[in-house]
Amino acid sequence: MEDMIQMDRTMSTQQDIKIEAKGVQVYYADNHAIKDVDVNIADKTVTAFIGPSGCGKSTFLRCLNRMNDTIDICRVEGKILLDGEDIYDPKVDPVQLRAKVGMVFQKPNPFPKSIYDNVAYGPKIHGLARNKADLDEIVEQSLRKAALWNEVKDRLNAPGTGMSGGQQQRLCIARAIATAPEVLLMDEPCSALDPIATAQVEELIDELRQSFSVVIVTHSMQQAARVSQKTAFFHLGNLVEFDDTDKIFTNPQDPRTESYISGRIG
Ligand SMILES: Nc1ncnc2c1ncn2[C@@H]1O[C@H](COP(=O)(O)OP(=O)(O)OP(=O)(O)O)[C@@H](O)[C@H]1O
Repeated sequence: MEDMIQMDRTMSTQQDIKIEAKGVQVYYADNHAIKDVDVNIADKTVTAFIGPSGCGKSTFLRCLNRMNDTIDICRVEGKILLDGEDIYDPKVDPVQLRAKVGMVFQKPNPFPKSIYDNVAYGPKIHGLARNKADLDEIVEQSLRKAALWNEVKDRLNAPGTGMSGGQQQRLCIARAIATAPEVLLMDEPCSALDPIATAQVEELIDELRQSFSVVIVTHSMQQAARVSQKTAFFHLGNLVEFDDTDKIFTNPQDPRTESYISGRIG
């Protein structure tokens, strides 16, 4: 009986893992930026990456959808599996991968196109809509999920760049959602936003985790505590501690984590 319970636990844990990283090393030329990182990112969960400036949070995040491929001097070693498949396998097309593992950046970066076209672009290039009605539906649903539909439904042809910073960031989230991703990576998505827009995006992150696995890099420990269920603390390229967010903030096991969360380093 005990064995069956144990097996059941193991199976459900395995099913919940969306991304498995094993022995990941990242170098920028001679700079060893990520040192032998192992981590499992759960599905339908918000995972926060925290740590002092330069510790490698963004670098590791960018490994998860091969954004580092775009940096010439960057070399990634080790294994990163998405649903058990190696995303660095030569057979994997990074453009297809980035539709599955979407990304939202620090500074809102809408295309210089209409609100509609910003969201429709991804589904069009990935052939996700059979006709205009399909595309309209994807655009509407993505804007709804990004909590932006009511604000923009009467001006879908207006330029995306003409909106407030918070609206532009939600538009970028809608654009990322539109390709039906399974994982959403967010690199300090609120750092250019005011407190009201930040609260809206944080609320949205909580809703998005019903559908996706969300990984967020944040400088704000309060934000990590508010939005995430799991937290990874990085320091000098090492993943020092990874645990339930509550535990990291109330009872960290490593003295470096303790120093960081109490404001002594960073
Ligand atoms: N494009 C790049 N080219 C060369 N080195 C880089 C590049 N991006 C990051 N690095 C280096 O990699 C290390 C980790 O940087 P990274 O930006 O990942 O840290 P971070 O924890 O996200 O920092 P921050 O909180 O300041 O954004 C640093 O030493 C940094 O200088």
